[in-house]
Amino acid sequence: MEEFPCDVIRNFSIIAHIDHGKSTLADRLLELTGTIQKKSTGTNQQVLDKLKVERERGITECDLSLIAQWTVKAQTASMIHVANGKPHLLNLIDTPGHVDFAWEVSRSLAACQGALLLVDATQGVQAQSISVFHIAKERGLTIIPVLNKIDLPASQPERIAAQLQSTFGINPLDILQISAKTGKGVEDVLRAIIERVPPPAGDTEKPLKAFLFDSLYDRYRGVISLVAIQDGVLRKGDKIASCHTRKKYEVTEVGVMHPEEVPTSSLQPGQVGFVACNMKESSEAHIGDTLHRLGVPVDPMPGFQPTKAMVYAGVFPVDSNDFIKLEESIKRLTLTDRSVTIQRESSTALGQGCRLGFLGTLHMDVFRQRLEDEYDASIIITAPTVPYKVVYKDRTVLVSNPTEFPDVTDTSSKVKEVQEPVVKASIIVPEEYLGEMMDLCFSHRAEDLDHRYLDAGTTTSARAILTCTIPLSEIVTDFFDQLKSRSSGYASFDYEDGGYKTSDLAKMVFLLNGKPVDALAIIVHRSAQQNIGRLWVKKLHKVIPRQLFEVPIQAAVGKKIIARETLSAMRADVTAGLYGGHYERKMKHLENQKESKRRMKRIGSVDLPQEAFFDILSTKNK
Ligand SMILES: Nc1nc2c(ncn2[C@@H]2O[C@H](COP(=O)(O)OP(=O)(O)OP(=O)(O)O)[C@@H](O)[C@H]2O)c(=O)[nH]1
Repeated sequence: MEEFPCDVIRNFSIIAHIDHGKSTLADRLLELTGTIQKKSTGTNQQVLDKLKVERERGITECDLSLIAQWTVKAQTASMIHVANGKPHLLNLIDTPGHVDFAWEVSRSLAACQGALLLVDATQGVQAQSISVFHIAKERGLTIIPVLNKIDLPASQPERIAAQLQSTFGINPLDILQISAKTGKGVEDVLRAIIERVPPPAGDTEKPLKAFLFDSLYDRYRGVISLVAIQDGVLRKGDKIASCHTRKKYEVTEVGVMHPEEVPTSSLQPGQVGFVACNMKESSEAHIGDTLHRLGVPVDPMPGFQPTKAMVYAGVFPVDSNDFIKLEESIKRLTLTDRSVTIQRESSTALGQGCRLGFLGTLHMDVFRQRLEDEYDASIIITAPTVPYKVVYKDRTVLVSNPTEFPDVTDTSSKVKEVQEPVVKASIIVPEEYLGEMMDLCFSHRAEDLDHRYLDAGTTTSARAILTCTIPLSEIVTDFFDQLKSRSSGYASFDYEDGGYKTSDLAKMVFLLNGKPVDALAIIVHRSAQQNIGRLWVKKLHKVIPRQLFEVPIQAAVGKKIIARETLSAMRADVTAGLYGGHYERKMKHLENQKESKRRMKRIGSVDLPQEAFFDILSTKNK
């Protein structure tokens, strides 16, 4: 590794909207540099087929490819390529492709000096092309624009080049045109990386400073961290520590991804590689953390934030005896998924369970699917909630479980206001769907709606970009599904954190026979109380089995009942055994039945099987 000083190193990423060909181009680059053998089919598809994540929730092919990326080894790889008579070390650093992982995209880009902005020449700029472009720009990276799929007859390189110019201010002369599939133009990409991307800076003499930008989990060796060496040299046997957790480790192995792990004697400044150091759990490898030599502290890389869960849900076993098994399964899964947070939770209705925090709803769905698939776990997952801020006179409390949400309608609760997380969303659609998309946004409490056209001056099928601020809670339910179906699949969507906003929210509880069911509580905006209340009592009415007595099903906000349905009693035919004629005896039996039902109603609690929860919550989550 000593043969590769900074001036012959290039660290770069491929940034693209999902499906624009990132993996295909990465494969071509690896083949062209002799890092991997040319293969006839991509491996991605096999991974996708293996992970049968439900398609019904609008998880499209694109999202599936994210899942593949995210559950299999990251595609960070080092290649050696000879240019101008000198071997160069090119490090391709992988970035996740989905909005749920925007924070991680930003961290992986911090390990690069350049980025290939890959845009499909048949599709043009999409929502994620814009968001990743801005992240790369903010980080000061050199951007190499590349139009892909020019082999397709439907490709329109000139038009898309004009789009790149008008959207990003890119000079059309800088744009490369390639087909990652056939390999056409890919040599030019390698040349551009070497010529345009600046080499990293770094000093061998300075104390060790390694930037942790990704991690993998190996069943035998534990966590493998991917690092970019800023300064100093990292060797096997070194004693190191983390700036964030302050934990100490001894390096058992260093090396590069070529594309498999290849051990090396050291990692030098500017280089990118892996380090194994007996980290036991993925949660120890904080993306964005800085590693230093033990006893020689350095300034950590700026902008570090621990992972922030944005969607929470309770997970309970269908059979409450299975809790220990479920908890064990969850813990084993989180070994390979550093972004899930876990806390124990107990519910009167559902028993013991875990409250899990996810980066987004897709993340949640993938986790659930993996839990069900890999551990054969029959689980009930409660409706997703976002973290709300409840502001009291003297303190602010973050609430991520509706059962802990105070009754804001009660003036003695001393709640000053409630705030909810919002996101800045952008949607790109052909203009004929613009009205439909605006409607969708308005019905999800969007504000500051704005739009402009992407293809200024073109007459055929112009596309518009719609931007708005929207509460996160509105997009964690069915927003994505509706977006796809109401735009016939054409809309692309992305969002970024928009902070917190004061909002008129309250807790809605559902009462069965006058008793609240904790696991069903939800936080609802005032404008939606009536609709949601009515909808859910109807749904409950459908799934709850009839009891021996009449059961009122009510939705309430504070003391106010918003909606009600009545589940009529099951009527046992107590007169069945009587032969005709005996009118008084028949009446006596019926009177007895009435009386015992009256008593039962008074003392009786509703027998609600776990399956009913499963039914209601699995539809509620959609
Ligand atoms: N015709 C044609 N198809 C391409 C080209 N590049 C990629 N594709 C196809 O486009 C689809 C998406 O390609 P991927 O490389 O998986 O794109 P990606 O979604 O950005 O990659 P991930 O990072 O895995 O999500 C695949 O079916 C590829 O075969 C190209 O240059 N021409």
